[in-house]
Amino acid sequence: MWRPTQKYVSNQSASLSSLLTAVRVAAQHGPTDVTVSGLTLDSRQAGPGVVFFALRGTANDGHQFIPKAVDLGTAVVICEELPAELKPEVAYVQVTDSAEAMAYMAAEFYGHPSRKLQLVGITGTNGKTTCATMLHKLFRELGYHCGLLSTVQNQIDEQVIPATHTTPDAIRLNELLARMVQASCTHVFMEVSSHAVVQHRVTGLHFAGGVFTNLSHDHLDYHGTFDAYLKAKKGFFDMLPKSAFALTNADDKRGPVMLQNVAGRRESYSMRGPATFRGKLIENAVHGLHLQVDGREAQFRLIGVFNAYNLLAIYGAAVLLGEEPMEVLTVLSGLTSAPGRFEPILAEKTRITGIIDYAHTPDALENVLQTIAEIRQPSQHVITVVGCGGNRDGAKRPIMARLAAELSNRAVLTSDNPRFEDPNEILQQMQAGVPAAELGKVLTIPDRREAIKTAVALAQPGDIVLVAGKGHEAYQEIKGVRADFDDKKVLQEMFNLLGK
Ligand SMILES: CC(=O)N[C@H]1[C@@H](OP(=O)(O)OP(=O)(O)OC[C@H]2O[C@@H](n3ccc(=O)[nH]c3=O)[C@H](O)[C@@H]2O)O[C@H](CO)[C@@H](O)[C@@H]1O[C@H](C)C(=O)N[C@@H](C)C(=O)N[C@H](CCC(=O)O)C(=O)O
Ligand SMILES: Nc1ncnc2c1ncn2[C@@H]1O[C@H](COP(=O)(O)OP(=O)(O)OP(=O)(O)O)[C@@H](O)[C@H]1O
Ligand SMILES: N[C@H](CCC[C@H](N)C(=O)O)C(=O)O
Ligand SMILES: [Mg+2]
Repeated sequence: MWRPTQKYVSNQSASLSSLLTAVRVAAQHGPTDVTVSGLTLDSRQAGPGVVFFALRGTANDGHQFIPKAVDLGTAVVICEELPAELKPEVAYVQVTDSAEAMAYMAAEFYGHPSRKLQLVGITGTNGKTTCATMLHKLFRELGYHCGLLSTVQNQIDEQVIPATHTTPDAIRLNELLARMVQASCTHVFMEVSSHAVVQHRVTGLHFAGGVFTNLSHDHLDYHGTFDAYLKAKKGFFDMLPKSAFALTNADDKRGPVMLQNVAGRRESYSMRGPATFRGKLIENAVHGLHLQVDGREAQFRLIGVFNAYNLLAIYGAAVLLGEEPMEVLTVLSGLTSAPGRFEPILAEKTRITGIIDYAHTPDALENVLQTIAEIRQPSQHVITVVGCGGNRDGAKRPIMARLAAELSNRAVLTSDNPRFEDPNEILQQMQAGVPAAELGKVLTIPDRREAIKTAVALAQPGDIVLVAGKGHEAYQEIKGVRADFDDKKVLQEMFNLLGK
């Protein structure tokens, strides 16, 4: 029996015809006078009053589940291809793209919450969570009610709502935005992943601004080519309205491309040349960054030149939203980063520094290791623990292993969410990237707990142990099952166990 879940059912209802106003309908069969009380993309959540969207996915074609949804009493089916058997009591609406139709209908169903908010989207390979989370913290400190949609978690002010994706699907997304409107939020900061753009998760939303961080190698398993990946990111900037700001990183090779032919106001940030918002590095030290931002000097708690870019993007977005620059800098200088992003843990007895970081792309790993190289003392050795995700872009694997070996004194290659792949095969692909001259530095230990233990055992007093790739994640996903696993807790446990 179908039971309403808080997930997809709102307490409001709407007529099917009103929901279809923004949708190009190719054909429609069955009743037209239908009252809709919920939306779903999963046949298992279909039921009376609910619209079922048949989406073509990567593993399944949602069209095959139409009979299942109808059996559960679904009122409306939105599909690209009509099923052979049409039930007279069900409304079937044929569209060219079910995902696109779902986005427009979800926005309509929830009353276009994005139009009632200052919604800012952040896209790019790395730095989205950092920027979105810190913008949320900044605007809270500035006294606003605001929302956050991020990889780590969603938030309405301080209330935490668990996140399953970096960018939720269009139904969940509009539902969350509607809840934010209800909670009197004025601003919402969200990550816009490339998957989200391609899958129309953000279609139909009204943005007050868009921010681009950077583009480097990731997700080529999904997008196929780097060009397609770039196009996905650019697709977000292309949907920004004239009233929105389009803020890009002028120092990234793809930064200027993002602004080509956009309707939004073109703005940029740079550490190197002319831009709307200019930064200059004064010092990158173990206690934080010292920067000059638009001619004003400020000290920040974040570490690493890559974070100087994140800080400039955050500062720029806040100023473009109308905040006073001096106040923004004052508050920003006191803020910490998102959980699991360059998060230090100190072993008390031996002064070994543990660093938990979410670097899961070659660019991120290189940046983090270079940052460590810049701030460490010559006597401090660096031991890196890293793995690569299963059922994700395999081309990253040899590159990340090479970087770990070349930029550390020792590297321990291990597992990071093998998912449905064989962990040993992932590790072999990683090992293949390690240059012969570096092989002596590298150990391979599939069990992540053992890998962290070994790294801690190898560390001498004062050394640095970087545990990369999982950051805030509190699980290890193996064959569809997520077992508890938290790098931060395991590292602390090993410091204690080994008397460090
Ligand atoms: C590759 C990808 O994006 N996959 C997403 C996609 O799943 P899929 O294409 O595999 O779906 P499918 O299993 O083929 O099913 C097709 C359709 O049939 C439906 N179905 C399926 C079974 C059933 O019994 N009944 C039914 O109706 C499904 O709900 C779906 O609508 O659609 C699903 C429903 O929205 C998503 O949950 C799923 O995210 C998966 C879990 C995922 O891991 N996505 C990752 C790669 C992702 O999206 N990552 C980005 C961030 C990346 C970054 O941060 O850089 C993100 O935004 O999170
Ligand atoms: N601006 C940046 N440039 C390069 N690397 C960065 C930048 N900001 C963060 N990183 C690195 O990338 C890692 C992930 O950062 P963050 O979580 O902010 O990115 P994200 O874009 O949200 O990632 P995801 O795609 O998983 O959502 C960090 O732990 C750090 O190693
Ligand atoms: N948003 C990224 C996170 C990767 C994190 C890493 N720990 C992994 O599992 O590969 C993804 O879904 O590809
Ligand atoms: Mg993220």
